[in-house]
Amino acid sequence: MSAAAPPGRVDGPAGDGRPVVEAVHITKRFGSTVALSDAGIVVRPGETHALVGRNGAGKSTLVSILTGLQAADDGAVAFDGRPAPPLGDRDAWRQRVACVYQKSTIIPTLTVAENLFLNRHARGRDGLIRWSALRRAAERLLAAWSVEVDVRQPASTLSVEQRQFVEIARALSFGARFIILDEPTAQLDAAGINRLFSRIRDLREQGVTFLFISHHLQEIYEICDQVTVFRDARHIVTAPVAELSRPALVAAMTGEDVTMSEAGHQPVAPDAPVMLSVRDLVTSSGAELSMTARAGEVVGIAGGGGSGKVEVAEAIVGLAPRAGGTVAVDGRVLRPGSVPDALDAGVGLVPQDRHREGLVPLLSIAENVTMTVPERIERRGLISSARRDALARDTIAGLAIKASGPQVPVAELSGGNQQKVVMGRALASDPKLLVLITPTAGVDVRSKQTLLGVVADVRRRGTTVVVVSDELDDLRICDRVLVMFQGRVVGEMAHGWSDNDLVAAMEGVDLHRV
Ligand SMILES: Nc1ncnc2c1ncn2[C@@H]1O[C@H](COP(=O)(O)OP(=O)(O)OP(=O)(O)O)[C@@H](O)[C@H]1O
Repeated sequence: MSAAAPPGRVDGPAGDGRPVVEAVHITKRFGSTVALSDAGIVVRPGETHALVGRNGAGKSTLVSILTGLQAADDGAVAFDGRPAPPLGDRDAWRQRVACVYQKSTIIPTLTVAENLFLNRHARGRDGLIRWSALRRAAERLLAAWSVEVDVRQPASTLSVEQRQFVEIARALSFGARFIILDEPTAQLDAAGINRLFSRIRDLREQGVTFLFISHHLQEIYEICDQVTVFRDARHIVTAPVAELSRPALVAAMTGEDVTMSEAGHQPVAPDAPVMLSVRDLVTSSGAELSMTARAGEVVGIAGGGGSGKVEVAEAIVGLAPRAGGTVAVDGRVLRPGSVPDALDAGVGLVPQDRHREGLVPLLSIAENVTMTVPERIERRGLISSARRDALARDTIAGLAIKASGPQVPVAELSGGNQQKVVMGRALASDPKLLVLITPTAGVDVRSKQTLLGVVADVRRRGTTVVVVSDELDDLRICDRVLVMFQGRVVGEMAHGWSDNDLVAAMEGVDLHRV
């Protein structure tokens, strides 16, 4: 293990293969923010190497430098012992490295085949694109990497899992044998994660090297052999996964010991008034839900991919249309498909996709946090920027958002810190009902505690909270959890459930019936 090893002398496993990539003494500043400070990483051939760190530690910045999207202010990157190509030579970069991001880089309106051969279409002597040759080449490429996808289908119809496999195959077709996976499991269910991991293992056998970024530490123990930890822009440690215990890994990430505690769970008062009432709700995809929740109650809606949990939640808050049913908050019936009506009725919302429904990236933290509460920042009919900044400063402090101040554009924040801004905005209206859809996706272990701590605070003030997730830590804080499977609620579990029982129920298995 190399605690705080100086970059350039980061220990790797014994072996004489030149590093697939070696980044040394990397420093990168954005204005006054130091995103990377004399940091580095060495990844050796055939490894699956984890890169972990808290939100804002510098992981994405390193990825952008390793993939040639940004230049470091200082330091050097080498592939296979040779200096990295000039930034403008995109083809040369593509032959060395690719990153599969959480957000797709595939063009949805083009077919899979067109995406695979974008700008390198086979053309005949007449200069026209040879569509059948293109399709055959795409089929050969996917078959070579065992990706079972119809190349004629529009990319928009791919599942997240298929899209990732197609992007990996595309990277390999450029010749890259080093692939960065940036939170690849964030949108996959348990079965999808298993398939991805077995694909990673297969490709590793075939000589592909991976850099794997994830906030799910158990995944790192399952699939990675080396781990590098960044904290506050610096390289902290690189070690074989087997030699770093989970507490030691968390300590390296946070600089302190963190344990998820759920001590002091206070059950909701049985006579508390009903705050949310959902009757015979049917979503456009046919998922169904009836439920009530009391003031101060925290109710989980759990389920794997395809369970309908996100659809029902989106239908409750108006993000998605309903095919039937009624939703009432504190006795007020909500207009179907209307988010503004839900907000007006006292709903605070953390949507699943912060990129699409959550934030306006070019606006500041202050503007985003106060967007839905103009009345709280008005003074004599005018927006008071002092009030706005004060509210945003409270949010930054309360949620420990890593930013230099309320004026920082949200686009400049790391992913986990953007998620905290979304939470801050949901809380700004002092909601009666808080609906959190996969609230800790992409959030580090310490920030998770902060976000889930918020739930404990607001419930004490009488806010009803609905937590929609398949993350056990998110669900542990709930008074009860409704488990959905294939569009129906198949069970309800009281606080204190066992992990095995909940996971089995989410997979549609009733352990007690076997
Ligand atoms: N374009 C930018 N302009 C200004 N600051 C930036 C920019 N990109 C990143 N930063 C800052 O650099 C620091 C490192 O951010 P980075 O996105 O690399 O973190 P991360 O480890 O990937 O975090 P997360 O796990 O939340 O995605 C953060 O403080 C972030 O606010």
